[in-house]
Amino acid sequence: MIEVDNIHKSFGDAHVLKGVSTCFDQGKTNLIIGQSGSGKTVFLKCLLGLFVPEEGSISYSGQKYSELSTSEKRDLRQDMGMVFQGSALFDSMTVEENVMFPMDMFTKRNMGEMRDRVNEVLQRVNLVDANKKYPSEISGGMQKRVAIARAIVMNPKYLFCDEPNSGLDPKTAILIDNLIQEITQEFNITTIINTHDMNSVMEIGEKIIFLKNGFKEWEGTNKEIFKTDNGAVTDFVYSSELFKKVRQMYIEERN
Ligand SMILES: Nc1ncnc2c1ncn2[C@@H]1O[C@H](COP(=O)(O)OP(=O)(O)OP(=O)(O)O)[C@@H](O)[C@H]1O
Repeated sequence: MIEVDNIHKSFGDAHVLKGVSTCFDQGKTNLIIGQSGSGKTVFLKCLLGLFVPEEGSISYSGQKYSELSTSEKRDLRQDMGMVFQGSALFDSMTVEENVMFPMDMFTKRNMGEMRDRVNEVLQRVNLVDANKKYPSEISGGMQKRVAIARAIVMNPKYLFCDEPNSGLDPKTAILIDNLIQEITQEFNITTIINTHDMNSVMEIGEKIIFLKNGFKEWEGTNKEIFKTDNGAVTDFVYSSELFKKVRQMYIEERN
């Protein structure tokens, strides 16, 4: 669980996060949405410990980040997996070497143990027979699977995903969303996803935080987002005619 209490983050005169408080539960897919420039990436970087808020606190499983020692912060970092936008795989490394990288960096496991673990996670993300391939030899969807395998290879407690299905076709995007949700539930991870994808919001938004101009404008589930009459949320989420109709049908079905 990650608890965020009234965090503020500024860059010079630009006050980007303006007192955001929320809570991200374990075993749930938590989504951060909002318009471009609303502060989603800055928020994610605060959660990753890459930016330190000037005010407020972030607690991981009950422990405030600001009260952790240097070695506790290092341990916490190893409990965090990250799926970057565009996968961010190392082009000169094979799939196996990419997934092995965090273990090679942070553990003293021998090659046999690392290979076993790599095979385990590659199987979990349904990627077989790709160990010796290079990123350029596999599809974008497969690259995402490799990025997810690499993010979970160290058994993280927290999984952060920045636009995990950007650049994927709609069908592959849904498969990747579902995979992230399954892994989250199976390994009881606290997962936080930064997304622009409204399909993801509807499909896997067990908790959704809507940021607007650095404030948390709304939070709720994918069921609640259909019913909300918060104008800022409906303007943003239901900006397309298609989504407006879907919402209308959902409301009528339930009346
Ligand atoms: N390192 C930084 N230094 C100065 N300003 C920054 C920095 N990082 C972000 N900002 C500013 O913070 C604001 C919010 O940016 P952020 O990247 O969090 O938006 P976002 O919601 O993720 O947008 P997008 O959806 O386009 O990625 C922007 O005005 C941006 O210019």
